[in-house]
Amino acid sequence: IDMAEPPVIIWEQEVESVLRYRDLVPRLEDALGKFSRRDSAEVLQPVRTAVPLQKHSGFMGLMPTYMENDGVLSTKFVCFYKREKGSTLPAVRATVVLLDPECGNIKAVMDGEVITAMRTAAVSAISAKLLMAPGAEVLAILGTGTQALSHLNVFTEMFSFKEVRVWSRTKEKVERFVRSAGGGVRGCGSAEEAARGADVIVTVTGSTEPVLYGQWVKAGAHVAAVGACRPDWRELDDVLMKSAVVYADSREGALSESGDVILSGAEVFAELGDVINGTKPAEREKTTVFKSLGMGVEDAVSAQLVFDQWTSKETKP
Ligand SMILES: NC(=O)C1=CN([C@@H]2O[C@H](COP(=O)(O)OP(=O)(O)OC[C@H]3O[C@@H](n4cnc5c(N)ncnc54)[C@H](O)[C@@H]3O)[C@@H](O)[C@H]2O)C=CC1
Ligand SMILES: O=C([O-])C1=[NH+]CCC1
Repeated sequence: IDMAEPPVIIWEQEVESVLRYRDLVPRLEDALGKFSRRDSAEVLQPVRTAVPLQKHSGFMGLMPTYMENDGVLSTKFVCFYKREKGSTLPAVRATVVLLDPECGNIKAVMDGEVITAMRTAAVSAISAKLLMAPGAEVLAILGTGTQALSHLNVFTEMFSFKEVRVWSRTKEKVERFVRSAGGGVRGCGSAEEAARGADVIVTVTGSTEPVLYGQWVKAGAHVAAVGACRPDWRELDDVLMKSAVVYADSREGALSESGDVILSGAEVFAELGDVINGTKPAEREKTTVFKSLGMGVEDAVSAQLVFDQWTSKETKP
C-alpha cells in the first residue's frame, strides 16, 4: 500500500517570505486567461460555495479548483465576515490546501491570508494594467485594511502614480495607514474627496452599501471593486455600474455573488481573461469597472508557487 507522506504546513511568515509580486503576476495572468478559455482540462472551478455563519454575520466559502494540464488540485477555505465598526476581529480568514490529484493525499496546508491579500491585489493591478487610461496619474484607495495595504504595495510596485490618496470611515485609521505607508500617500476626509479626479479607484471596504458614486468618478477612470461579495452587498452605486463598461474575473461568479452587478442590472461585458486572450477588447478610453469576487484558480496557482518556492528552499543545502 502506498502510504501518503503527511502534509507540510507552510504558515504566514513563510508564505510571506517566498511570495513575490513579480513571480505571482505572470502566473495570475496565465491563470485568468486559462479560466476564460472554458477548457475543462485547463481549469475546473465551480462557483464558490458559501455556507452562512448567521450567528457570526459571516460565511465560510469553499473554493475548489482543478488544473488538469498543470496537475494542480487545491481548495481554499475562506471565512469572511461583516464586521461592526470598532471590531478587532479579522474580516477574512483563509487556509489553502494543496492536494496530489492522482492519489488524493494532501501535500500542503498553508496560510491563506497572505495569498488572499497578495493575489487579490495582483489581479486588481492586472485589471489596471489592461484597462486604465494611458498616462493615469492619480490612484485612490477606499478602505484602509489588509487589502488596502496589499493594493498599495503592488500598485506602487507596478506603476508610478504621481499621487496616491486614501480614505476610510475612521480618521485615525486613515492617519495610521498614511504613517505606515511611510510617505507618498495623502489621507482624505471623504470618499468623494479621494475619488474626484482620480484615474484609478480601488474599493477595498467591508461596506454593504455603496461607498463610491458614479457622479464623483471622472469619465475614463478605472475602478477595481474588491469588496461586496454577496448578492445583497454593494460598494458601487447604480449610476457607476450603468455608465461603466463592466469586467469581472468570472462571469458566473459575478452573476451569482455580486450585488453591484445583480442589483444594478448592469451587463458584464467581459472577463479579464477574455481581454488577456484577446477575445474581448480593453475599453481603456471609457469608464471601466473591474468587479473582483476572487477565484479558486488564483489561489491554486499562488499555492503551487508557494509550494515550489518553499520546496526548493527546503532542499537547498
Ligand atoms: N475580491 C476578492 O477576491 C476579495 C475580496 N475581499 C473583500 O475585500 C474587502 C476588504 O477586505 P480586507 O481588507 O481583508 O478587510 P479589512 O477588515 O482589513 O478592511 C476593511 C476596510 O473597510 C472599511 N469599512 C468597513 N465597513 C465599512 C463601511 N460600511 N463603509 C466604509 N468603509 C468600511 C474598514 O474600516 C477597513 O478599512 C472585504 O469586503 C472582503 O470581503 C477580501 C478578499 C478577497
Ligand atoms: O476570493 C476570496 O478569497 C474572497 N472573496 C471575497 C471574500 C474572500
